Amino acid sequence: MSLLAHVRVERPTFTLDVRLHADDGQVLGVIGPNGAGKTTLLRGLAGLTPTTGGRIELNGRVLDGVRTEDRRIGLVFQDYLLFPHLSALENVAYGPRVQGTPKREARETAREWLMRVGLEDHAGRKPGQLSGGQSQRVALARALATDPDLLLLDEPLSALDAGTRLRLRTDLRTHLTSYGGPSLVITHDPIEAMILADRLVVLEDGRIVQQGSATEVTRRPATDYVARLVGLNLYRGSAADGRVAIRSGGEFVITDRDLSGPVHAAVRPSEIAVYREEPTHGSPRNTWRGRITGVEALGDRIRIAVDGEPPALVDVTPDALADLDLAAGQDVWLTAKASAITAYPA
Ligand SMILES: Nc1ncnc2c1ncn2[C@@H]1O[C@H](COP(=O)(O)OP(=O)(O)OP(=O)(O)O)[C@@H](O)[C@H]1O
Repeated sequence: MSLLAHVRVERPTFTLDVRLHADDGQVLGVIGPNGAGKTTLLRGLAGLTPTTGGRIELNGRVLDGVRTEDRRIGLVFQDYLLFPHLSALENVAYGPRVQGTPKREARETAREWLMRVGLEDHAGRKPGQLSGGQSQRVALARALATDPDLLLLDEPLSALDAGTRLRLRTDLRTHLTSYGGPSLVITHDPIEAMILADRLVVLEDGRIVQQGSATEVTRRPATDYVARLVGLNLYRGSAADGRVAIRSGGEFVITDRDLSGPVHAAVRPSEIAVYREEPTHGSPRNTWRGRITGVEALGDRIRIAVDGEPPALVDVTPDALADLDLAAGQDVWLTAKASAITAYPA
């Protein structure tokens, strides 16, 4: 059971031409710059935007020409699109009702889904009486209640404030994993994509420029855009007591003291500072030594590769490069704030 799609959408000024494959239980994270065609791809798959070529196959069924409501696809949009006049329960029951499920049974299914997303106490509330995070969970429950063969999510967390987004991100990952079918998630945030997705698909100008696991894409970015976006330092390790012991050597102090067990830790190259001398300051920082192995221009900044425990990519401005007189072979000190390290269960 899987999604096998070639989606083509031709517009006067833009052409999307994408081939995708996703197995059951697999989460694809679709990332790319503004206007790359991410939403067009999702809308094409859903039948909301007419495709002008290609072929979409879902579990062996050809979807081309099939109406959106008959595609067995669950949709979650950025702004949720809940019916304002219906309660949370009725919103979730709506899908099964449209599919012909009797009212009682549809409400039963809806209640079950609200329970799974932790909102059984909010069943009677209208969307206007729900927070952003609660609305997001209702929207997810509504999509899942139809037992879809494919789940499509367009920036599902982007309307939330930072704190809520952080909490819901892990929940969403759990729901996507237990859902069982293939899913596609559009996001602007590479860290979010890495947390939510098993495989990243990078779209640029209507085409896939790269796809692979987070580690593959991070290690060998195919374009400048990918390098900037996902040029993340990504480490595997084990967390306990507010620290991550990195598998390949080294340790990070992190802000999340409750995290424990196998984790990934991600740090943006721009969040690491480089010094020639050992820095001395009191704030909760991670400081470690390394040796520069490479210096590379990347658009308007310079990316430095440093070998150490752990190794790291560091972005500096051309001015900083000149001021510090940095070059391959030099020994340097690196620092990163605990808050700059995103650690999440592996
Ligand atoms: N309804 C439309 N009619 C004509 N052109 C459109 C329409 N919707 C989008 N486009 C164009 O198609 C291209 C792809 O847009 P799309 O919204 O799919 O990109 P995106 O990757 O989702 O961007 P963003 O990250 O900004 O949401 C853009 O050039 C956009 O201007």
